[in-house]
Amino acid sequence: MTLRQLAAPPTSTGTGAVLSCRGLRKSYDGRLAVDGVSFDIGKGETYGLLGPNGAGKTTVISMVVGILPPDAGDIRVAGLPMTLRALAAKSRIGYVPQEIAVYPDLTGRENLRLFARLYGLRAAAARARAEEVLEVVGLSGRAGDRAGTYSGGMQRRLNIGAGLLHRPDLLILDEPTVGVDPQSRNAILDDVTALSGRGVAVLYTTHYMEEAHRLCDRVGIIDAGRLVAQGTQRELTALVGQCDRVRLGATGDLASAGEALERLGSVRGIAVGADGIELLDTDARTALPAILAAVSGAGATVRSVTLEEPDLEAVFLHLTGRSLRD
Ligand SMILES: Nc1ncnc2c1ncn2[C@@H]1O[C@H](COP(=O)(O)OP(=O)(O)OP(=O)(O)O)[C@@H](O)[C@H]1O
Repeated sequence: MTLRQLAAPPTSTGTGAVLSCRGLRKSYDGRLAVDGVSFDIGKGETYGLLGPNGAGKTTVISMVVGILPPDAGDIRVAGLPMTLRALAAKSRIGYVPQEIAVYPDLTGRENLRLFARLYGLRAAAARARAEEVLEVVGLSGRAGDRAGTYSGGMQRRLNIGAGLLHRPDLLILDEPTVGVDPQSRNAILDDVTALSGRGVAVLYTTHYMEEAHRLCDRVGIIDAGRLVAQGTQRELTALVGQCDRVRLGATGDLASAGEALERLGSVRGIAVGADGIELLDTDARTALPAILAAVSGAGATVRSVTLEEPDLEAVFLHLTGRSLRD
């Protein structure tokens, strides 16, 4: 499959998709933040929007959940058109924003009961549903404690629980692990996997390649407002083609070393970091002596060399010429 095929808008009409987005476009003060984004998510499918800070992920989500009107494009949730007043479409979505939104003075249980009542459940149903959701997000043991005493990760899980109370078809999580401890992060990723196993469609944004790798059936790579490619991870890594991925642990003048490497004919992408350089090369084994000579000739010292299989990070580097972590 070619890059053009992968990056082109999906050809299906979105029939049967839980979420269908076509040609989304949005500018802020004349600056284009989202530029022609199209994708579908099916039942039980986890779709990751992977891109660096400022790529446009939150803007896409704000349009999908109906709090920001697109300048152009069409959004359907379970076939229902999304607009600012589309209550039926919105009722199918569970949205977990980047900012934690729980009441710190209420217990976890009280928070969920309150949100369930706000979703329109009767008191008895709200109580029962709160207990089910506490179980799903693994907070039953702390349900009687004030949310303000929870760790950041537990508050985030409570927030995810609040998004599940009305049994949505589509769960949208905007960078849910930012600022979360590793244990809670793992628990959140497990929660998402379990929910998708129950048939919930998930839209997950992240700038962490490992999360997209672990969770997502399909990934859309977003950069500067454009979906530069989308597909399964296998389809995306195939875009890197026959390139080898080389990590050089190095010290010294890495910027000059990067410039020297760019001049080598076999190098296809390069990212200079604080403690080394990552590059894609059409034939690293043959080119390695030239690579090492270019780096040391530019005043840097190579401490380690690793050859690895291309991953989503390498795909981003290949498509944009930059590192996801820039
Ligand atoms: N309300 C706003 N007014 C003006 N510009 C905005 C606004 N919101 C976002 N932007 C700009 O639009 C672009 C996309 O931002 P967006 O928040 O959607 O990206 P993101 O991928 O979610 O990044 P982050 O992970 O940092 O939130 C950025 O250049 C950002 O500065």
